[in-house]
Amino acid sequence: MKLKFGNVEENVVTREEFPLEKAREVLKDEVIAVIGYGVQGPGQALNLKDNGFHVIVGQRKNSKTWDKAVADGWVPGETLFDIEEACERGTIIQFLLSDAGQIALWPTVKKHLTPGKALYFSHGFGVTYKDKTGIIPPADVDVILVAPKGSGTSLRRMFVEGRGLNSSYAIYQDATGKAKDRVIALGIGVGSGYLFETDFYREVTSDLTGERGTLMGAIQGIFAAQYEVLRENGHTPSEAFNETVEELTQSLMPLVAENGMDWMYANCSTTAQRGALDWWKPFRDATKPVFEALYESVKTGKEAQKSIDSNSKPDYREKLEEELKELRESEMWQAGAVVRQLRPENN
Ligand SMILES: NC(=O)C1=CN([C@@H]2O[C@H](COP(=O)(O)OP(=O)(O)OC[C@H]3O[C@@H](n4cnc5c(N)ncnc54)[C@H](O)[C@@H]3O)[C@@H](O)[C@H]2O)C=CC1
Ligand SMILES: CC(=O)[C@](C)(O)C(=O)O
Ligand SMILES: [Mg+2]
Ligand SMILES: [Mg+2]
Repeated sequence: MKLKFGNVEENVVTREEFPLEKAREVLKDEVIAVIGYGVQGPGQALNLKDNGFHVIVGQRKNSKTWDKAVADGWVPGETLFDIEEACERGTIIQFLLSDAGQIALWPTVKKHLTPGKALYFSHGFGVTYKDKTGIIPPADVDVILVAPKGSGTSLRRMFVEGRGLNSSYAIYQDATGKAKDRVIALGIGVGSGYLFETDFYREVTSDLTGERGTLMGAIQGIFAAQYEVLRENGHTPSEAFNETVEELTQSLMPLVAENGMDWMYANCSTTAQRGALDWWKPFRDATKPVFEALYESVKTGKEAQKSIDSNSKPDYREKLEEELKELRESEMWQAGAVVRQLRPENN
């Protein structure tokens, strides 16, 4: 249906207009092969299975993620196969290896993309940057995308709670005339709250920006900046962490999620409201040049290349873990670990 967001009309799909029963009917003859069992793989595969779809998982044998799949109830030789066999059996191949991992496995997947099958992504990365990834799908298959706007871990947790994460959807190629029905049915099947329309280019450029920006990169940056200023001015780690992170995640962000920023402000003191209304524009003005540089780096493909170069190295996980360890061991997040333990629900 069409909905107005501000003054812009967009196409969205809700569970009311495309109920689960309809999704099951659309996909009743499909075998959905989820390739990759990292973060999105488990969330999407388990939600699809619980929603009654015919799902199999393809993963490297003798790997931690193969063991994780077995622990989650996937049965070797029945619903769990090596990547090649899962691709052969699947009529819809959900390519949920890491974006760098997709490059190495593309020749294997491509071999089994026979006419009429569907190739499904949760990120527009592989196809948009095909000159870097080599991922050029054959013309006689559907190429579709459902990108959950959140972690696969949250996708699963919210599904189990009866909620849903929103997802974007896109059609890159409709070889069968069924691509729209397939992509919407899969979007509902993996547990999306509602689906909004995009295309592969807009999905990947917005997603690469968001994860480097307010969702992950920029938020760590402003947390660190404020924490350091408070500590340099004599505030204790506990006070600095509470004033920078804990109050935001525990009290204020839930209010924003519930009813918007103005409502969160209105539920704070008038002293805080005055201050926040005076200061948000200077922060916007100071950071907008950084966001413009970020988007330029995304748009020119530099961010994609950096990701491919680093995450294709054999020791990419160890390198990422080293940097995550540095974050975890910083004073701010060490203070956070203690504060979390002090939460009433953890005592
Ligand atoms: N992490 C998330 O929650 C989200 C991920 N996405 C997209 O979903 C897709 C999957 O993402 P994640 O689950 O985070 O992937 P991931 O980084 O967890 O990797 C998934 C699996 O790929 C395997 N893998 C990596 N390199 C490989 C290689 N060279 N050969 C064989 N297997 C390899 C890993 O062992 C892992 O089991 C990506 O396109 C990602 O951009 C989209 C939305 C959110
Ligand atoms: C969780 C999500 O949406 C991200 C940040 O885009 C990702 O994990 O790639
Ligand atoms: Mg994302
Ligand atoms: Mg992403």
